[in-house]
Amino acid sequence: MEVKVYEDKQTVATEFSAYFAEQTRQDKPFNVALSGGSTPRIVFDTLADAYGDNINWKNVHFYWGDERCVPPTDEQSNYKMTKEHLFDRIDVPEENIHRILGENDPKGEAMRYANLLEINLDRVEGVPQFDLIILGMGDDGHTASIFPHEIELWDAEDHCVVATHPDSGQKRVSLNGAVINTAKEVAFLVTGAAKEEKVAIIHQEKEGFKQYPAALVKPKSGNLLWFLDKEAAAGL
Ligand SMILES: O=C1O[C@H](COP(=O)(O)O)[C@@H](O)[C@H](O)[C@H]1O
Repeated sequence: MEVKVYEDKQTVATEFSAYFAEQTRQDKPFNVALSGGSTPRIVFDTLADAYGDNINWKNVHFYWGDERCVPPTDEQSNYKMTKEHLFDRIDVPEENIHRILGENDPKGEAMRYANLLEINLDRVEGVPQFDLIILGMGDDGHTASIFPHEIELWDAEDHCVVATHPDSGQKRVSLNGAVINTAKEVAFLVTGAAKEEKVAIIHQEKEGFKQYPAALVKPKSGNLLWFLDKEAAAGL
């Protein structure tokens, strides 16, 4: 595991974008799962500004680690956020964008998306393998859409699961733990003072750390990177 600490959110975005550009330099299709959240938004802006013409976007296939069960036009949609901050600003073929259909019935969509991953991606011991999974971490220690109150979903047999937001009750579709931990690279993007407490608990393995889904991210043979700003890393 590598922990990278930068001055502020924009520097995290700049450094992550350089890392992302480097990762995509391969001859075969590069399959990445995106996350929603506040830090990816600024990362997508930075990628579009700095690498819009410098990445072979035709080679990059976009998936999601989680999606809110809302239509793609809804303000809460992770897809909508990515479209506005990245896709509308780069030359990526429509067929490279494999969104979770948040407007569909959640259970059926989780099954459809798991099936899509199993068809489109290489598999390791039956589990679809991404080149890179980008993750955020919520203030409560959730990652993708696996929340502490439903931590059993991490070990679910299905590669995509239906989760429920603890406060709003909103349904989500999320990758399970097996898919996350099978990726070749997993990169957390975590910034802001609200994350400090959970970052410290997880990284210092303080009592009870395993109740936080973000603590369960341990790629079997891939690399794990945490991109943090100073505020999120203040407790380390
Ligand atoms: O609900 C979500 O939140 C997490 C973390 O977001 P942040 O704004 O606290 O950074 C995100 O990783 C996930 O994709 C999203 O659906």
